[in-house]
Amino acid sequence: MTQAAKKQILKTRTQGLISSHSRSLEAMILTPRLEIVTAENTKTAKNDSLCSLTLNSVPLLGYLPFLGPNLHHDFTKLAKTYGPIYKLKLGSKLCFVITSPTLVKQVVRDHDTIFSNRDATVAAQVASYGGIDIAFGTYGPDWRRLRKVFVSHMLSNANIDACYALRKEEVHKSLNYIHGKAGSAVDLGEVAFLTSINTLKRMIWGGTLQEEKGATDIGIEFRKVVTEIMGLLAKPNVSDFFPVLARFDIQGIRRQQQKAISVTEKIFTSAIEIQMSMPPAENEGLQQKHGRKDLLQFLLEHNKDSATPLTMQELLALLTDVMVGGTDTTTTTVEWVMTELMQNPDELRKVQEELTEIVGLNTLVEEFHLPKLHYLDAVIKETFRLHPALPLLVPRLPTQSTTVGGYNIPNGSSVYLNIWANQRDPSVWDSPLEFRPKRFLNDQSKFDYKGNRFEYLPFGSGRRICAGLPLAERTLIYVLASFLHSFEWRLPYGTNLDLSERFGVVTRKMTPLVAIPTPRLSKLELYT
Ligand code: HEM
Repeated sequence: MTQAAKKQILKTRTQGLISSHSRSLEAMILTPRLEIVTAENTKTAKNDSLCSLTLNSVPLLGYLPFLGPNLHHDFTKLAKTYGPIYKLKLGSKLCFVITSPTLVKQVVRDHDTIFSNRDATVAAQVASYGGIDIAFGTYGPDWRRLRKVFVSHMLSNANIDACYALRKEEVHKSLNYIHGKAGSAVDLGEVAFLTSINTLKRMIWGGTLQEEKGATDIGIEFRKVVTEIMGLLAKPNVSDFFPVLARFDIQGIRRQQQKAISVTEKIFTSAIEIQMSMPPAENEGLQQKHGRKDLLQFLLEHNKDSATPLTMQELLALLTDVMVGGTDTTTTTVEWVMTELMQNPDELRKVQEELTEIVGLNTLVEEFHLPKLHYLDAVIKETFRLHPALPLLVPRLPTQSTTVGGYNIPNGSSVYLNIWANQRDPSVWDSPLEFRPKRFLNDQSKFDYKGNRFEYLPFGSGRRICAGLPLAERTLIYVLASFLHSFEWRLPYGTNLDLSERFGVVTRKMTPLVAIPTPRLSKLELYT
């Protein structure tokens, strides 16, 4: 790549760090008419002096008016001035932002139990059926039970292995679809979403709600509603910043979220009802035919045998977590990997050379090839470093006042862990804004996704680490390897790659990645 092209990439990335919103934010910090909030009762545990990390803010609104749409950019910029831990008021809510890997470790490892609660917004409360799911549930026996049931079945190696045939079928369908579009523009996020939702759908109720039973393909409808649910989860809501106003639902976010959730609920309820009304013999026949149980079959059988069966609401909340939480994250990451590769043609060439060598051009990628794809693995890790799907993870809520980095974090405040900043920190990473997969190649075991390296946490860490990690890891590399092995990709004539982000619960690309595929394999029948 030329020096000029490299410079352009760096410039685009740096623009992400210094947005126009950050500039107005800077101006606001310096504006003298702002009221300065004096440090309240926050004292350093070490020397008992008042800490100096409360930011200037506007009465009542706190720091709210100064934050731009990309919260992680603003938080990173503030950390440069106020240090690795600072607090700010957003409305009436006290928030702490933690940026250094050492302090992140204190939260997710040293005080993991205390910080194992979530701060569920109004939109999250609705999406999680009142906080009874895995993602927003209060840490305790009910949450543990739900997470255990889910992880022990859905994410056991045996089940993930048994579901390979499903993943394969869905990936092949996507390759066939892309092949049909050869030479014309394809929205890669959309294809990745459909692959991911169809695979998940079949893992959950594939054996019971088949197409021949009259169910229509829910993929497209689902993407629309997932986008809506995620959008509402990310939308700043007066009700969250001023809980006393929550009952008025001034922006209508609660109402809109209820409407969106009613769409997914209808789909889930129908699947549950079909499964519950199925005669036992038919049910068993399906299990034998597929050589495994669907998640729904498993959950309903679990309910029959368990002293503490899951309620209908818990079932719905769990399905929402999986179908909503599992799809947008995977899709966004596929889009970012493809974007980075198209931006860095040398890296794309290396990935494709590896695929040609390991898989060959006379056959399709199989899961047994995946552990040998070291370069692609490094590319995915590097993409996660620069573009973690959840740059601030999911905010935590301490159950008791606790000291972190010498500062007291009071019970009930929101705690943001800025992993986006840590993963771009120049004191940790060499040339952090450059896309350099090689940094992950030398010692592959050094950086995994298990949350033990606190400078690199794309799936979080501790008790609340991503519950879908093993499945996400397998799906992601399989989908990417297949897309990159089967096709050459280029941008439509006259278009430029856009690397800007749109912050949300899942931070997506600002503009969808659209690219033109050309078949790469030797035989046409491989695509059919
Ligand atoms: C590229 C794919 C994915 C990424 C990057 C990702 C990332 C994350 C992150 C960062 C968290 C928060 C962790 C923390 O706070 O420490 C999380 C939580 C969660 N994820 Fe994922 N995720 C992905 C895919 C999935 C999939 C496929 C599923 C389900 C099948 C899933 C289900 C969940 C659930 C249920 C939680 C909440 C866990 C809890 O609070 O205990 N995720 N994910």
